[in-house]
Amino acid sequence: MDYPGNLFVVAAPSGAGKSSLVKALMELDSRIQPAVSHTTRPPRGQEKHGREYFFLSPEEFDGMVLRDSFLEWAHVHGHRYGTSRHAIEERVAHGADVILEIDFQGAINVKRIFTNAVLIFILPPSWEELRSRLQRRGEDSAEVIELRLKNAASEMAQAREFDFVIINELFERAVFDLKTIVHAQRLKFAAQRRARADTFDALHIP
Ligand SMILES: Nc1nc2c(ncn2[C@@H]2O[C@H](COP(=O)(O)OP(=O)(O)O)[C@@H](O)[C@H]2O)c(=O)[nH]1
Ligand SMILES: Nc1ncnc2c1ncn2[C@@H]1O[C@H](COP(=O)(O)OP(=O)(O)O)[C@@H](O)[C@H]1O
Repeated sequence: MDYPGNLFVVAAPSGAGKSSLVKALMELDSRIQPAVSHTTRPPRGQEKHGREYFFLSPEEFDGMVLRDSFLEWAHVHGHRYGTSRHAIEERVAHGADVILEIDFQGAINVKRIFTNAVLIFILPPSWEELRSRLQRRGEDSAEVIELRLKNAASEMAQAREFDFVIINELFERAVFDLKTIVHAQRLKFAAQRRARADTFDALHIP
């Protein structure tokens, strides 16, 4: 699918720091718009409906699946998560730069549809640090943390399918890397559009 906006997709094992990095990027770059996903997971402490996620009952989620409202959806850590078509299609068609925070299955599915999407995988510096970030965040029970750590190994094996991998050790360094990727993509995209326009001019196509 060809579209005038850029689509960035960030995936990571739980606790690697993707929400913090995406939030920091958006504070530095007002052109980036988040896409709010839908989930059947219950909200954590400070999370608000419509801000971090649209929190749905399983029946409401089923309804959206039946109406074909999702661009992609997946089972992750025992819950369902989905990106609505509405959250992306219209916005990138109007030239917005949209960022998605979704799991690797969703990222790969999005790339099949939006072939120019830029896939970025965030890795923690070590297993110990991943565990301690999940514990320090203090939002999940010990059982939920164990499930997320168990799933992290297979998630990390998918990093090679992504366009870029960022190791989130020093936070400021990782934000800089993310910003650089976004900037490079915009330059590449602008150059491609210019090259296309030149071809049209050379062929005298209006
Ligand atoms: N496929 C897919 N995955 C999603 C979506 N929204 C969130 N996720 C992923 O679901 C996983 C769990 O998210 P969450 O419960 O917020 O925990 P977190 O990983 O600790 O931030 C993460 O890998 C998210 O990136 C979505 O719309 N589609
Ligand atoms: N580079 C970093 N160094 C230390 N702690 C970090 C770093 N990046 C994120 N964190 C912390 O780790 C925890 C998990 O980060 P979060 O953004 O919620 O991860 P994710 O969205 O990938 O699950 C949070 O408490 C966050 O403040």
